[in-house]
Amino acid sequence: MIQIREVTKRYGAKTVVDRLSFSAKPGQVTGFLGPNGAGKSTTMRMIIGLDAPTSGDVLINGKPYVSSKAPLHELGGLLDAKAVHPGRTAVSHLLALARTHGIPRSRVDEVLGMAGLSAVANKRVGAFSLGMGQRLGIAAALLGDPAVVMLDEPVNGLDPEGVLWVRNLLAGLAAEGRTVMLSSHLMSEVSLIADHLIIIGRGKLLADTTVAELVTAEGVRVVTADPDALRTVISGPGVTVTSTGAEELLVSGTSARQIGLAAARRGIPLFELTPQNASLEEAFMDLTRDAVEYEAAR
Ligand SMILES: Nc1ncnc2c1ncn2[C@@H]1O[C@H](COP(=O)(O)OP(=O)(O)OP(=O)(O)O)[C@@H](O)[C@H]1O
Repeated sequence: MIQIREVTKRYGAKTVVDRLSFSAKPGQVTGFLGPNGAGKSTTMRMIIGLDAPTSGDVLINGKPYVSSKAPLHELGGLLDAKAVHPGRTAVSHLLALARTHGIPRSRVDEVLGMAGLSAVANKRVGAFSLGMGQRLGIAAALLGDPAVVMLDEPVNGLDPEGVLWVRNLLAGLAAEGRTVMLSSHLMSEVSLIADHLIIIGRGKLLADTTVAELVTAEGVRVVTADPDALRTVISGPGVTVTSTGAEELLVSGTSARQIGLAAARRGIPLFELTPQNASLEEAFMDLTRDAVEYEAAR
């Protein structure tokens, strides 16, 4: 479990994280989203104890991470896959980490295998591609068999097979009852992996939600032979009907089922009856519109 309580982080006069509160729970994949510069990496650095909050508390399994005696077993994190000495081999990098916790060599081989890196275990990390570096970072995060796994942009640089691997890996870790949190600025990617979504903008919480809740119904598109007659039979309190074409209506405030039943009772032919949902990308952009710091000129 990761608990963030009223956390604020200031760098000089700039407030980068602003009274942020949320939890990432065991057994779930939590997606941590926000536009560039929203404060995701800063929050993740505070979770892993690389930065201290200006105020507020960050708890991992009920305790501050820095107080943990065996941190690799509490929380496995990937913040920057390039933060590895380029002259080391993959296996020597993992062995060095393993030795700090008395983790056996067999576990190093196991995580190299899980990450698909067994064949390049003795290659120098400096010669690794971006995707291989990401895989090594994820292998390092899993080394201590941690209860909490937190990954910053884990699919960055991975090929389609790698993206699928991360997706299945994270789903499997959550199914084992672990807390899994990953950040991204790509809604489409996170929606395929995460059950729970935390969305921030300019350091503030914008939404603590699920994918299903975020895609709110926008109305029902109806194509009919007699739009005027249909408009009369479905109108009522709270129902809005907009004409969007010669035979087309956009109806909100009632369901596709009610519209279909009303049309059938009056014998009005319908050619189409389609609930309209905002796409996830649209919902994300609507939420974060006022919080985008770095935006192209329009
Ligand atoms: N050490 C620091 N000193 C001063 N400002 C900082 C520092 N670290 C981060 N910032 C500022 O904090 C803001 C949030 O940065 P952060 O890297 O946390 O955002 P992010 O959501 O991870 O963005 P991205 O998706 O681009 O990685 C940015 O405006 C950044 O310039």
